[in-house]
Amino acid sequence: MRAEQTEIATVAVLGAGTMGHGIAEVTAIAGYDVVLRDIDADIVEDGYDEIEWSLEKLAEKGRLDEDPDDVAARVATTTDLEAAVSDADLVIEAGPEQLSVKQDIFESVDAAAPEDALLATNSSSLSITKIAAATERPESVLGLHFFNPPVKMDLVEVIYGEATTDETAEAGYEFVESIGKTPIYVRKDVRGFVVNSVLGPFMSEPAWMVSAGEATIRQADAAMVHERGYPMGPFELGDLTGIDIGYHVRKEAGTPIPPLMEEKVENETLGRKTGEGYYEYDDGDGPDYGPEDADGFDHLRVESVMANEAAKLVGDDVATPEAIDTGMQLGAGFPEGTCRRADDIGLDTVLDKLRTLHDEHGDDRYEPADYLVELVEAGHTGTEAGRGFHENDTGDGPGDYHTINWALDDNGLLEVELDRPSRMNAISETLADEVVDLLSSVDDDEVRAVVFEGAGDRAFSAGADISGFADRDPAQTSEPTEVFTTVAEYPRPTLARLDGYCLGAGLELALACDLRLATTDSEFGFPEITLGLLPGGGGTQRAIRMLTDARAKELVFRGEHISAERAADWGLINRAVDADEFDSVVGAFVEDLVSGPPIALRKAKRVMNEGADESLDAGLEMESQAFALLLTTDDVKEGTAAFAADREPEFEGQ
Ligand SMILES: C/C=C/C(=O)SCCNC(=O)CCNC(=O)[C@H](O)C(C)(C)COP(=O)(O)OP(=O)(O)OC[C@H]1O[C@@H](n2cnc3c(N)ncnc32)[C@H](O)[C@@H]1OP(=O)(O)O
Repeated sequence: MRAEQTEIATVAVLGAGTMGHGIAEVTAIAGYDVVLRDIDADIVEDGYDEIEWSLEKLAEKGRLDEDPDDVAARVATTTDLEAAVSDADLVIEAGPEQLSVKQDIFESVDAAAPEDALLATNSSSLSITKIAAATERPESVLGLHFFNPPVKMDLVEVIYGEATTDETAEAGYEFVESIGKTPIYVRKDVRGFVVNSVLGPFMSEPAWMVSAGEATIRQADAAMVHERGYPMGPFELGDLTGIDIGYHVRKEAGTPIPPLMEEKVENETLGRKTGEGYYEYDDGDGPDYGPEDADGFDHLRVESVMANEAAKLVGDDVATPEAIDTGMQLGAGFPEGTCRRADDIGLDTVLDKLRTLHDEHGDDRYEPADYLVELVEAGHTGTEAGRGFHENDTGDGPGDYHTINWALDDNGLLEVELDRPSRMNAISETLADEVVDLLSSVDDDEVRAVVFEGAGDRAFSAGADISGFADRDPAQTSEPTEVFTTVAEYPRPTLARLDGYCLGAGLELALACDLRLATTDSEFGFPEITLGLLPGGGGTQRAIRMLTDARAKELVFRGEHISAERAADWGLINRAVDADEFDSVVGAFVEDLVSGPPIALRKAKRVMNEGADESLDAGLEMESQAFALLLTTDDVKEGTAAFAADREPEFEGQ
């Protein structure tokens, strides 16, 4: 057992290369004192210069709360390993990816670091257990696998070696949270940990298919990007990371290597770095596939092998489906987690596919994981069945959603948070469906007002999820999508709390709300035109009714962003408020909405929305009918009695 962990105050980062200086930077930003060490003074200084440059960039973009010099001042540099770690509460090793080098470093760290220090390696592929074996305290050693570049990438895998105690792993996990990153537990020291294990088949299965003449490189990349929404095609990704890297990882693991990959390594055409790989860079345009190349690619085959890999990880207690999905979204930029996608495809379909492939090819990688078979045999076949890797909402009422968070408090305030911060809260079909499901199934009688907001500090929402646009069925998109109508017609007042980017479909969602409040550094716009589209969620119509003709058309035709102040000036939002006053202004609005008379608010919303599209006479008629009806309510009696008694009314909605 590790001795009781003292609070982490000082962190030593060993290695000042890309990963080392990035880890040092994010750690210093979070307020820790950092010692950055490398073997050579020039390397350390270069690393420090990179930190200073990057901090300046973050400050320019308004993404640093402190003066960059103050943050940089928390980073000390040295070439002396003993001096670097002697006061450290946490050591993070980010040296070369060679076992013997790492073992030497850990042996020296073990001798010099305080007894209760946590010792972490940032290795992306080596065994934590073998690295820990170089120390006398393997129970205090863990993996903290940051992704490249650490400043941008939110994910950190927290990996157990065989001897790592829960206490050590939990302390590592808490540290990762304290620097504003998202940790996931990898509970066993498996090769590739979580993200690279699932990413393996994403890259190798298409390579097997191309090797066998069953697909082309462009076809595979086009299908995975334009039809399945992945941020990059498997071959494009291989060229970026270096074909030899994936080759050596497979060789080391004793995994069969697709002939196409072998051939590229033999010819030393290794990707971008050699000017040629799967695509030509020096003598060509690089990845030059388009949506038209995608036709006929068997993406179910690739996604089934990935899902099988995920099932092995869950079945072997390496990671939970939630951890895998978080890992794939944040670590690999996948549009949704591999387990969630498999649930949506149907685990029975995945299993059938694997069995067919196994019969046809006989290869081990198609052998279905025991856990996958168990799920299917138990009837847990995915989203439609209500349970697969994940338990899904059964449709009997508001559920536990995965792209939105919601809470309904005792005052009747329903708060809805769009929760895809790594994608700027882009509105995917799932997210839209979840908002609709929530608003349709929550008990309206319990709700007095709704507030929408975005998770994270960058965006309310940067629009519809662009990934996978090319695979959309136009028949399904020809009507304004249901989510905007559902929000606009929700029979309670709705307010959009806007902090950061509010673009495209994100702006349309905000416009579907009754009220909009924004921080002054928010930005608004309809960039659809730059994509060859127009706002398709009611944006053109709501904007033209809300703004002058010229302003609405400026927004839609130019696709430019406008500031919150201009948006307020134009009447697109109610107020632009300084960040430090934002909570109190939103609070005051919300207080009025939840304590106001529910029936009168509902009627007012309805006659204003519906009357706006009618003649003045018809609108006035609707208004007077609503007025007459309200006169019969208890709320009016309460309102007038409270006025006479000079007290606050308590409306019951009767
Ligand atoms: C009917 C309705 C149609 C529509 O709504 S069409 C969509 C309209 N919206 C847009 O065109 C906006 C697209 N996004 C942007 O222009 C930029 O983003 C921002 C200006 C909002 C921010 O730029 P920066 O600060 O440089 O961040 P970043 O690296 O571009 O974004 C961070 C991650 O968020 C993903 N992301 C951003 N917007 C979307 C989106 N709309 N759909 C899907 N993903 C999105 C990115 O790809 C990236 O991800 P990674 O870190 O994996 O590279």
